[in-house]
Amino acid sequence: MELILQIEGLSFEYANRALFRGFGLRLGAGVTWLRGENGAGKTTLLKLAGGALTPHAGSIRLDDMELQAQPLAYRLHCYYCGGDTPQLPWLTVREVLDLHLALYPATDAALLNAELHAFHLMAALDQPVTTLSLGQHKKMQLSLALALPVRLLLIDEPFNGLDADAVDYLRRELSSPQRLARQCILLTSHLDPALPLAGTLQL
Ligand SMILES: Nc1ncnc2c1ncn2[C@@H]1O[C@H](COP(=O)(O)OP(=O)(O)OP(=O)(O)O)[C@@H](O)[C@H]1O
Repeated sequence: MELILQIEGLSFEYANRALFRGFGLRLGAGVTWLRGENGAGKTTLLKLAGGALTPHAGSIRLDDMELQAQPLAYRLHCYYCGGDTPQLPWLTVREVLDLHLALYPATDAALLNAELHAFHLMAALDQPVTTLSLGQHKKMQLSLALALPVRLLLIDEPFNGLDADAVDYLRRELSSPQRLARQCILLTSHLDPALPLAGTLQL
């Protein structure tokens, strides 16, 4: 297996609740389904792997980049797609997308447009991002997830809140052999994601 993501000796706790002690994982390309009961630490693990939280001990490597040593290079090659509400609520949808295009300069803007089109978001581009419905907000984040040229995709509950057409579309995209050959995709889901899986990880 060609390694993409390697975590070793990871420790992390919130206040006094230890979630990870000496945790490790090794993932190659394809989809890994991250499972665990509510509160097991799935979202926390995605955030740690995405560089959104800092571990108390251990190392996290993406290809040949170590997160602590090269945080900016590392983050350029991964995208965390969480369900968080907009961080910059005064921006329009288009401005949020443009910010990401600036953060990930190798992005193919035509590809992003194709994803926005597939998710029926083109008409919403000039709306304030706060006026999107929950499902539309998810679709905006998923459009980025599918279009950004990253090695590692971290997606929290990809299917939650999506209409049936969007679920079908996302399932096709996350099953594409070309994508699965080049990307490491770690996703959480309480229901069987019904995708071709490289593996399952139980917390
Ligand atoms: N910012 C925080 N401060 C303190 N505790 C937190 C914080 N975020 C999460 N926790 C706690 O850490 C634990 C793991 O949370 P996390 O969101 O990673 O779980 P999860 O497996 O994703 O759960 P779910 O399936 O409900 O989404 C929970 O007990 C949660 O209450």
